[in-house]
Amino acid sequence: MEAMRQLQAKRVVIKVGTSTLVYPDGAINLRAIDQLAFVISAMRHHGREVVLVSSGAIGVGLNYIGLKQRPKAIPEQQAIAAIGQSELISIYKERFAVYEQKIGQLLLTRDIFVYPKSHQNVMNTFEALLAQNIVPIVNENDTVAVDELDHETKFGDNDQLSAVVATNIDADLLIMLSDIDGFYDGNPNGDTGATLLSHVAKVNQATYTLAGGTGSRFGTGGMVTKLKAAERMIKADSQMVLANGADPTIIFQILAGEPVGTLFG
Ligand SMILES: Nc1ncnc2c1ncn2[C@@H]1O[C@H](COP(=O)(O)OP(=O)(O)O)[C@@H](O)[C@H]1O
Ligand SMILES: N[C@@H](CCC(=O)OP(=O)(O)O)C(=O)O
Repeated sequence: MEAMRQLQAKRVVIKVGTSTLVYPDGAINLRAIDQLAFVISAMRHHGREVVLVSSGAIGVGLNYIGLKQRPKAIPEQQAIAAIGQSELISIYKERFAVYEQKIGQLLLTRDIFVYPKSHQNVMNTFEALLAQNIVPIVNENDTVAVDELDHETKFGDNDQLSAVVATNIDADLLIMLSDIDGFYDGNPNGDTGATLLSHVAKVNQATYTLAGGTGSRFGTGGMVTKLKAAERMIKADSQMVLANGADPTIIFQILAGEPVGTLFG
């Protein structure tokens, strides 16, 4: 049996991918959202500070307007994100309210981490929300994010956004929930012999060669962006656990130090 893990987890960032929030047929996974609200509210009551980075604007938006596929054109994608984000946050608000937990919404672009005053204001907002026991829920501001000339505002994926947020607010731990049990030594979506790695101490070029692309129709990052997030966390002397979000109460097991998923760092 594998040893229990020793994790620092006073300040925790949780990232949930579209695959955790939206079923493969496009329907919204309300059970997962409800469990997230339950787990995060319980964590708050145990004195932990929690930030949720949630994807799902596009996935929820597609469901809301009855589309099965993400359109190719950027303006349409941005319109769907606008529709989906407001729906997503109202679902979160309703589910967190069941546990008497208040939330706040932060829609971020990459440039706020470049401009010192913007950066300071965002950090102040995080600190003020956490001090008032409010759970910040973060997503990329998809409707304004672009990459043009010297105006680059796009993260493009929430895996890296979650690690940037986590390192900027000095979080001890990033918990990344996806549709897979952890990091394998090959893409399990095709390589049936791939085995789960319980601990990855360092992320280097050899680690990247084991990573493949996204598994779901709605997700964007795939494993490469998760490894980039892990690399960023390790460089900041923090840790990341990648685990399956099919049942978000797995977060309790992670916090208890049980060897589930993959620990990076
Ligand atoms: N080495 C690997 N280990 C685990 N999963 C991998 C690996 N390489 C590629 N993948 C794929 O990455 C997917 C998770 O990324 P993604 O679809 O972007 O999820 P999310 O929506 O949670 O961000 C998995 O379902 C799997 O198909
Ligand atoms: N900002 C986008 C999420 C992009 C993204 O990184 O998605 P995912 O790979 O599911 O975490 C949205 O809310 O749809």
